[in-house]
Amino acid sequence: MHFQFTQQLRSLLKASSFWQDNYLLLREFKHFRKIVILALIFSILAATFEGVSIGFLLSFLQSLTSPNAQPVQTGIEWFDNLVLGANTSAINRLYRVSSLILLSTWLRVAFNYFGQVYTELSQLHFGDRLRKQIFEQLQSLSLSYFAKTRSGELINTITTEIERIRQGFSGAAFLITRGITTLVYLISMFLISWQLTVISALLFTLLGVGLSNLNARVRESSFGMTTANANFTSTAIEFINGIRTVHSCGTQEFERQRYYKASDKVVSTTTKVVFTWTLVKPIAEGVATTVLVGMIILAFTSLVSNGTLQVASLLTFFFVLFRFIPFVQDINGTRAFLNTLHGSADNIKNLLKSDDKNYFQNGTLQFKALERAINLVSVDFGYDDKNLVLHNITLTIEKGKMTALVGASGAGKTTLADLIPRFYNATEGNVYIDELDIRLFEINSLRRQIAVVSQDTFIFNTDVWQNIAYGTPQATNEQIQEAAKLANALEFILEMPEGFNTQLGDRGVRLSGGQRQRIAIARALLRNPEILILDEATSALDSVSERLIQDSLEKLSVGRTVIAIAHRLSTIAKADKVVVLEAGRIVEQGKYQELLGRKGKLWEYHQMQYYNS
Ligand SMILES: Nc1ncnc2c1ncn2[C@@H]1O[C@H](COP(=O)(O)OP(=O)(O)OP(=O)(O)O)[C@@H](O)[C@H]1O
Repeated sequence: MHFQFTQQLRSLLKASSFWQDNYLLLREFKHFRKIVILALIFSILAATFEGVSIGFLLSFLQSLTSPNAQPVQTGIEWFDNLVLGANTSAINRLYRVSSLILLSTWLRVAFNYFGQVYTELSQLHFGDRLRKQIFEQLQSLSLSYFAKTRSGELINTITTEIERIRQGFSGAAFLITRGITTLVYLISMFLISWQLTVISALLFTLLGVGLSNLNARVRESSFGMTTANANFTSTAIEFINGIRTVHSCGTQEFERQRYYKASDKVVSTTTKVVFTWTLVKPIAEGVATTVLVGMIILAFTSLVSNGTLQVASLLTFFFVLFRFIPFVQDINGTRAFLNTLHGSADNIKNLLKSDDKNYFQNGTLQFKALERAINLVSVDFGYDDKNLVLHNITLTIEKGKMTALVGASGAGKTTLADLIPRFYNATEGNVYIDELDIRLFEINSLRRQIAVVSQDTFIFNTDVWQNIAYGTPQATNEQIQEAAKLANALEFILEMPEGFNTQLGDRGVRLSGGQRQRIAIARALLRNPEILILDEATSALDSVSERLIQDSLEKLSVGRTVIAIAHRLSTIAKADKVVVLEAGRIVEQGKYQELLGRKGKLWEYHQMQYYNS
């Protein structure tokens, strides 16, 4: 029976459009439903005791105003006799009812406290779950998503928008508890005077309907506010990340205008929202007070004067109504606030929804070791549907050999290399590892055997130990030191104030380009990968750094399958195969000397680099 009811409730809930629209957010509740249930139970108890103390209040006022009148009774005989002392003296009843009011008030306060605590906890867990859900989403998306999305917008979603939705949860919980208390008040008022209650309820419902239009406007304007926030965060992050470029290009004024404009837009869109949503509460207050005054006059002129209502009942009724009015205002104000959150909710839902995104499809085959070769067969690739960056690439990368990729900037060398750790999938054609489609492999087992030493190696804001051991957490300090030594990094690490314990700052700002690259080489050495992708730095290093890096790269390459992207031809003269790319197509491949002999593209590059002609 209970099971059936829950099932029905569940299917009813699932069919509702609110559930469907907000499923991506609401599904998170299942992870902390016990806390939500406790919050609800305590809030209901607090509301109930609010009603109970009001019931006693009527008895209390009557004992004060008309001690000789028939005492207020519940109709439950044992309760009226034992608890309210119906047959005892007026003063005795007053003591009893005072004690009961105090007891129910303290209980209400205690339940209120726990209700609030559990509501806060629910809110906290809701934010936590959403943050983690977004992390899972970001990690499972294909890298192409990040090529299209501004990082500032994502950061805005994870921080600002989640925070707003978290507050929204509080608002919703507040709405529920206020709703329950309102119901208890309505029942109490109904018991005192149903006529006055019906009139009040009608008037307040009319008020709610009247405010709906305003709430719809709040909702509409919230979308603009969310877009402005996302744009501002992106602008701020780009400015901070690009601060060196801003200074060196002297574009402070340009950046100031961009930043100010984004910030002004936040102000103007939020102002629009503020003007509408703050209007709701004062309107509600004004109307409610008018209702109250009207009711008092009505009650005195009709109900009390003709004896339908006692003065004590009227006083209690208005006491309840007085407490009730701020609740109605709160409910309307919170409804308006919740409407300001539609933009934020949409923003999070858009990030979490799956039907418009490409996900990384993992394989199951464990990659153990490369036996023969990696083959690219008729591979086309484009970052978007319109423009292909690689055209019809057919290439064999043999085990244990060095394959060098050469070509002008933008020819597609890095893009081609990125297909090997499967950062991207080929748009057409296939990549095979020992004749098996690369998509069959469990990606981490494959990537564990590949190290990429690139131009933009990321240095984390931790110490040198952790930066070198990134991806190899089991490495011992001796192994890390040995890797640093082989990478020619030991000397400069030991010269830093705290040696291996030095914190490297955001994105490794405390390191020079050459030093950063040697940390990356040490990291790769420690991972001891079978396949190595070297993306040579385009920025010129001084000759000492260059020699040190070249030396450490040579040590790193011994006995591995190497794919080297080279700008300086001197670094690839020893390659087993040189592949020349032009505008995404292979125009030549073969041994270095062989290609020179053909006097083709490589020969042209060779002439340009060595003879500058
Ligand atoms: N994430 C990306 N999104 C869209 N287009 C990209 C992306 N990365 C590179 N491209 C484009 O793909 C083309 C090839 O770029 P790629 O970085 O592979 O060239 P490259 O030969 O390695 O150049 P360089 O020698 O300058 O590093 C370029 O036209 C570039 O604009």
